[in-house]
Amino acid sequence: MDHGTDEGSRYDAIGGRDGVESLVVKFYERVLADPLLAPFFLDIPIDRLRRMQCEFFTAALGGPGEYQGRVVAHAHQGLDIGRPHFQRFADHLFETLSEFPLDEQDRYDIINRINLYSDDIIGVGSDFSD
Ligand code: HEM
Repeated sequence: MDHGTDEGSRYDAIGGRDGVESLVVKFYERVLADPLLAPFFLDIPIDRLRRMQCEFFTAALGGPGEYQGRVVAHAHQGLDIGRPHFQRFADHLFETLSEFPLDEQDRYDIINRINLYSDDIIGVGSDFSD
């Protein structure tokens, strides 16, 4: 039996609480340095966002505690996020995950999980189809 790919071990592999915090910090450094994405975050208190993202990723990776933030669809409502923004965001996440001791399968699993939210995040205003 393979114990290496369940979600709790993914949380451990990333380095537990410290690992998730460092993932989120590094990830937002990339996102905020990207001219395509930075404008979305101009008026957003980043400390709070980082905190919510830590909770969210901890839960998504099988770590302890619960995500206490808003429903993801509500948090992104009206932001007019298009498919290219979402794709770029996921690319930055994938790149950031590459800095952690996860195997490639883990990285793809995490990205697949994040992609499940695409319909909740990509706004109705965008009609990119691919
Ligand atoms: C699957 C991908 C994504 C996930 C899982 C995600 C998750 C989250 C979470 C958990 C929050 C905090 C909610 C809260 O404050 O209660 C949040 C807020 C936010 N997200 Fe995302 N997000 C994603 C993609 C994006 C993208 C692509 C953009 C923009 C290009 C974006 C922009 C924002 C902004 C601006 C906020 C703050 C909204 C506010 O406080 O009013 N997100 N996101």
